[in-house]
Amino acid sequence: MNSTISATELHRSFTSGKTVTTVLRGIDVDVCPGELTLIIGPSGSGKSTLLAILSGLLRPDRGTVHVLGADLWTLSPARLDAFRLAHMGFVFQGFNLFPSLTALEQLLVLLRYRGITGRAASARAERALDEVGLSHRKNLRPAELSGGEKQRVAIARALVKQPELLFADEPTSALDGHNGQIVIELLHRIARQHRTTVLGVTHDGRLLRHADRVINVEDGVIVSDERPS
Ligand SMILES: Nc1ncnc2c1ncn2[C@@H]1O[C@H](COP(=O)(O)OP(=O)(O)OP(=O)(O)O)[C@@H](O)[C@H]1O
Repeated sequence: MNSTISATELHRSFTSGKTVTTVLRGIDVDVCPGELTLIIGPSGSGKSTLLAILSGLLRPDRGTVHVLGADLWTLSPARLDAFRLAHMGFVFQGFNLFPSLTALEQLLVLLRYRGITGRAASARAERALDEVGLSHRKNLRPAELSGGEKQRVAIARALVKQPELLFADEPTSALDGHNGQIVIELLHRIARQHRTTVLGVTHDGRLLRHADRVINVEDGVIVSDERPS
C-alpha cells in the first residue's frame, strides 16, 4: 500500500534557557491511506510533537516528512500553508468553534474562505453535517450543543473540504466514554469511506480497539507498532 505520509529520522528538541529537552530521537514512520492510525504513549513522550511535525505545524531539527509526495519541510512557509489548507483537516481537543455561529455556518465560513459559496456551499456543508449525524442540529450554536456534538461539528468542518489527511490531537479527551467512542468510530468510518488518512493522538486506551493501527511512542522513539485484531 502506498503511504500518504513517509517520515524518516525525525529529531526534535526544545531549548528553554539553559535546558535542552530532547523530545524525538530518530523516528521513522509511514502512515497509510484509508486507515485510522492512533499514536499513544505516556505523557510527555512526544506524541503531540510528532503529530505537529507530520502535519506541517512544527519544523523538525532533522529528518524528512513526505506527504502525498511533497517534501513538506523544504516548502516555503507560504507553500506549506497552501499545502496544508488544500490537503489537511485538523480536529483538536477543544473543538475550536466560533461561539456566535451555528453548526452550518461554521462550515460555510470555511467554504467561503476557499471561494465556495451559494447553493454549492450549502449542499456540501449539509452533506458533511449529515455524515456526522448532525443534520437536525445544524441551526444550533456551540453553547446549545453537547461536547460530543461540538466535536462532531468540528469533524464535519474538517471533512467539508474533503482533505486527504485528517489529524486529530486528543479528539476525545474532553468527552465521556460513550461520546469518545462515537467520535473515534466516526473517524474510522471517514478513513474507510473516503480513503482519508486519519492520524490521531490519544490517551484513552478504550479507543484503541477501534483503530487499524496503534503506534506507541515512549521517550521519543517508537517502541511498538501494532494492528489490533
Ligand atoms: N514549545 C515547547 N517548548 C518547550 N518544550 C516543549 C514544547 N512543546 C513540547 N515541549 C516538551 O516536549 C515534551 C513532549 O511534549 P509532547 O506534547 O509532544 O508530549 P505528549 O506525549 O503529547 O504529552 P501529553 O500526552 O502529556 O500531551 C514535553 O516534555 C514538553 O514539555
